[in-house]
Amino acid sequence: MMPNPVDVLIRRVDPEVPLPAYAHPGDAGADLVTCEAAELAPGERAVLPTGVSIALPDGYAAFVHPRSGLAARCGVALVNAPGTVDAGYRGEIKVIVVNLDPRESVRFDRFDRIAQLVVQQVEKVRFHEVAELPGSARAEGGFGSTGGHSVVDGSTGGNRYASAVSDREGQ
Ligand SMILES: O=c1ccn([C@H]2C[C@H](O)[C@@H](COP(=O)(O)OP(=O)(O)OP(=O)(O)O)O2)c(=O)[nH]1
Ligand SMILES: [Mg+2]
Repeated sequence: MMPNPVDVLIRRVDPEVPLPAYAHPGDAGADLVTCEAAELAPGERAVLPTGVSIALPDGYAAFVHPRSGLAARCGVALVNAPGTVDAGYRGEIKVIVVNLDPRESVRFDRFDRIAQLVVQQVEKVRFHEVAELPGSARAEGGFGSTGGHSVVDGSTGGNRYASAVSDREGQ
C-alpha cells in the first residue's frame, strides 16, 4: 500500500506552467520544467526558472536532482546537484544546468522537463563539540581507502590524501 502523500502548497509564478508531476506512481521525483527556452553551447551553464514556488512543511526539504536521460543522451548536469530547496524558501525554484558535452549544443524549449524534485524529511541536529570523537571501524579512512578504480596510470596519482592515509597505516 502506498503511504499517504505529504501535502505541499504550490504557487504558479508562470500562470501557464504545468505543475511538477510524478511520471509513475512509485517515482521519487516529480519532473520540473523550464519556463524559458535556452540553448547551451558546450561547457555553458544557465539558471533556468521552473515557474513554481512551494511552501514545504517544517522538517522537510526538496532536492533538485538531474534527469538521467538528459545526462546520458545530452551530457546535461546540474552544477549544484542535488540543489537544496529549504522549507522556508518561497522564491521561484530554479535549476542550474550545465552542458558537459564537449561538442554538441543542447536546446531546451519552454516547458521541457529539465530536472526532478525529490521531497524528503530532514533531521535537524545539535552539534556538541568534543576534543576526541568515539572510535569506529572506518576511522579516518575515506576517499578510496577501501580500494576501487585506479587512475589512468594505475598509481594513486595526485591523490595526496590517499597517499597520506596509506603512509600512516604503513607505520
Ligand atoms: O537548485 C537550487 C538550489 C537552491 N534553490 C533555492 C532554494 C534554496 O532554499 C535557496 C538557497 O539555496 P542554497 O542554500 O543552496 O544556496 P546558498 O548559496 O547557500 O544561498 P543562501 O545564502 O540564500 O542560503 O535557493 C533553487 O531554487 N534551486
Ligand atoms: Mg544556503
